[in-house]
Amino acid sequence: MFFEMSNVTKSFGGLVANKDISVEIAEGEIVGLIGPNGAGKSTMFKTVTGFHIPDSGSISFGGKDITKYEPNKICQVGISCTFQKSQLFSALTLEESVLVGAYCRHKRKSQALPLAHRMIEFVGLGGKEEVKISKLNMFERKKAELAAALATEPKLLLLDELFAGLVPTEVELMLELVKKINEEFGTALFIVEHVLRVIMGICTKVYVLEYGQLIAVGTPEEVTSSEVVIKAYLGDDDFYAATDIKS
Ligand SMILES: Nc1ncnc2c1ncn2[C@@H]1O[C@H](COP(=O)(O)OP(=O)(O)OP(=O)(O)O)[C@@H](O)[C@H]1O
Repeated sequence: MFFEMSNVTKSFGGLVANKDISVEIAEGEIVGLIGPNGAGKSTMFKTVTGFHIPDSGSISFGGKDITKYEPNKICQVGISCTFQKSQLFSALTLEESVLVGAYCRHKRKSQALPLAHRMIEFVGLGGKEEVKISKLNMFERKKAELAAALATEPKLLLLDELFAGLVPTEVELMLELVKKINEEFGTALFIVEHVLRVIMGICTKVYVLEYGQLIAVGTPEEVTSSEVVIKAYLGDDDFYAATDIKS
């Protein structure tokens, strides 16, 4: 399997944030991860990207055991992530920020810079290279995050609530951009999202997490019609709005 988490558990003191998690992602696949607040979604992403070491279980990518890899090594093997809280430094320019990603692939600026420029163009921010991150609006900042992650040339890209805080027209534009990443670069995507319209629109498989445990996996239609999932989302208006289920 291209990417595989096998029976991964991660605790913080007495709190088991991820319990016995197993996930499979095929090359080029778009997979979603949903679950109520505090279910353990970001913990899973931080474990995959090397910011947490699991208590038990294993993670493999392209046939390699990457369970204990540190974040920079995870990036080098081809896994990148955009985080819920922006990781970009406000004092840097857009070009400098994306260059940080490109340096993961190329040591020389002469090679890293064209890659950074390509990704800035790709996300539609061409012309803003010299603008400071602090001067970008929220939508531009999210695209800048994406460009920096893409500049590491990932084979698997994790998106943690990339769509949060965007207005509906921006959600549609971002959705097109995310689809384009998958189509043009063949990048597999693992998407954590509360905006279920996104999950329903592009994922072929969705995992559902509740209280640290996976409670369902299937197509978007299968999981959103599953009794256990409906129960987990009871009272969540976004869930009802994105499905045929009546509140
Ligand atoms: N570094 C940490 N130290 C202690 N507890 C943590 C840490 N990170 C996460 N937790 C706890 O683990 C649980 C899962 O948190 P996590 O952020 O993974 O959930 P989530 O599903 O991403 O939530 P949300 O949808 O609100 O972002 C929560 O109870 C949280 O308080």
